[in-house]
Amino acid sequence: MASPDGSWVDVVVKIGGSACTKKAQFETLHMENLTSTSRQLAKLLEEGGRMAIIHGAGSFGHQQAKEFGVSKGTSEAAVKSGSGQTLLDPRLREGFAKTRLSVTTLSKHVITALVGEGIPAVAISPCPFVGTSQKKLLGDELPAAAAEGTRGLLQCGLVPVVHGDAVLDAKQGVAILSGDVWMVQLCRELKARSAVFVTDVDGVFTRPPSDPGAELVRQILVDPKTGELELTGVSMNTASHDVTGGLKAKLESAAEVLLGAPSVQAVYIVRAGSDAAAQALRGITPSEGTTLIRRT
Ligand SMILES: Nc1ncnc2c1ncn2[C@@H]1O[C@H](COP(=O)(O)OP(=O)(O)OP(=O)(O)O)[C@@H](O)[C@H]1O
Ligand SMILES: C=C(C)CCOP(=O)(O)O
Repeated sequence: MASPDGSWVDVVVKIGGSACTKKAQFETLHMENLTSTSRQLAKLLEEGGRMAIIHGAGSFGHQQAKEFGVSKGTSEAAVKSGSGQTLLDPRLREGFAKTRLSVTTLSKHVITALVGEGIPAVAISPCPFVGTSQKKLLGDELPAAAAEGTRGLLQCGLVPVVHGDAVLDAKQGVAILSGDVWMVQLCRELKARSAVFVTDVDGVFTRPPSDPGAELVRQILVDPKTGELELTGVSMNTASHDVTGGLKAKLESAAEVLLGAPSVQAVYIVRAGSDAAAQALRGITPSEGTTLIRRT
């Protein structure tokens, strides 16, 4: 049930693909991170914390999407051909099916870990009910049924768990919808108080964390009018098989959360299973980690 201020959850958490999988090893789970995160979430639930969960794809789905061009889709002309029908070419159909098989396989593993720790986790698959146009959500928001369905689960005391997915796209036939986009939507629809991105590193660093001399950035200010991020002195890289833009796209989503979801006080980026993650999940500024807030 929503609280008197209309809030459905305290926190929306994205378990990043970098946390729940070993990103460099094809379709390999990171069991330690998955278990420690599931335990932290179970404890939070026991304390009465209300949450919605999202997970990324990591080494599940990104490779297939890249190999078969699922993120790029097909040309507009091809979408319109075939007497108004969107007939994808056989290779794109194969790629779409393989990408979905991979992300839904990961979803099953994530749900298994959460349920194993006592969380009544229920998977929500965006495809085929949530579509895009040129990779952007149609109308820039979730279809009413998706938002209502998510609230319906929460109303029953269940914990919704959405995953990044391959979806149908009005302009390019097919596309990839990142879990990061759901972060923005769920924070707004559920009037969350905080948003937490759980990754395999402590937060945002001044340069890729494996580079010598990389330093943790404790706070990033976001312009509340434009969403512009204060990122002077920060450089980042993205894995070659990542089809959803890596850390840069995540930071843009975090800024959109602060722009589009006024209920959210702060967005946190923390390491899976850390004390910092436990703090961030409770809306406490983590001792280690990156906090994004609106510039006043
Ligand atoms: N300057 C930086 N600071 C922090 N991380 C960085 C930086 N540059 C690159 N990275 C990499 O970004 C990764 C986190 O971004 P990524 O998009 O992989 O997150 P994710 O949400 O966990 O993944 P997915 O999109 O699969 O869900 C880290 O694993 C890290 O290696
Ligand atoms: C099918 C895919 C690759 C989904 C990607 O979702 P993300 O890892 O949250 O960006």
